Amino acid sequence: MAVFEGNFTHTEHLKFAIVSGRFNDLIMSKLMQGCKDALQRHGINVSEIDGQVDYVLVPGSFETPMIARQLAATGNYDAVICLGAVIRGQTPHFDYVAGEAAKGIAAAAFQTGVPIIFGIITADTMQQALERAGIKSNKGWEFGMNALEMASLMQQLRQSDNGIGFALPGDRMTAIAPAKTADPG
Ligand SMILES: Nc1c(NC[C@H](O)[C@H](O)[C@H](O)CO)[nH]c(=O)[nH]c1=O
Ligand SMILES: CC(=O)[C@@H](O)COP(=O)(O)O
Repeated sequence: MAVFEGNFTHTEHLKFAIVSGRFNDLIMSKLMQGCKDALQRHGINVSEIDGQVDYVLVPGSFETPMIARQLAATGNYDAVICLGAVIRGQTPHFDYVAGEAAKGIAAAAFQTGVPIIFGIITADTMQQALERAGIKSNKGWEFGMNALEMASLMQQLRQSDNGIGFALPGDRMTAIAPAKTADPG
C-alpha cells in the first residue's frame, strides 16, 4: 500500500491559473496579494509576463466557475484557483451568488479532473471579510497553499504505477489530461 500526500517542493514545472472576481475590489486585491505571496515563497514565478501563473479577471464570483472550467479543460494547468469575496447584503442575493460559485467550482473540478480551489470567502459583514483578507489572517495565502498541495498530489497520483491519477472513465480524454507541462518525472 502507499500514502500519497502533496508537498510544497519541486514547484518549478507547475502551472496555475487564477480566476478572480472584481466585485469587492478592496478585499479582492488583498486576497490576490496573499495568494501570490504563498505561491512566490514556494518557488513559483508569479510574473504576469513570463511566469507560471495566468490571471483571468471576471465581474464577480458567480462567473468564476465557468472560466475555471474552460481553463482546466485545456490541460495547461496543474491547478486553477478561483478567488472571490461574497459579502451578505440585505436581500437573498448572497445565497445565490455564493451557492452557485461553490456548486460550479465543485462541478468544474469533477468534470475536468483538475484541482480547482474554492478561494471564495463568504462573509456576513465587511468586517468579517477584512479580517480574512489581511487584518487577522489572509485566506488568499491558504488558497495558494491549497493549490500547491493539490497540484503536487495530482502529479504524484499520475506518476504512481497503479494508475490512480487516471482512474476515472475517460480520464485520458484531452479535456482531463494531465497538464501538458507536468514534469514527466
Ligand atoms: N454581490 C456580489 C457579487 N455579485 C456579482 C455576481 O458575482 C455576478 O458578477 C453578477 O451577478 C453578474 O452575473 N459578486 C461577488 O463576487 N461578491 C458579491 O458580494
Ligand atoms: C452578496 C450580495 O449579493 C450583495 O452584495 C448584494 O446586496 P443586496 O442583497 O443588499 O442587494
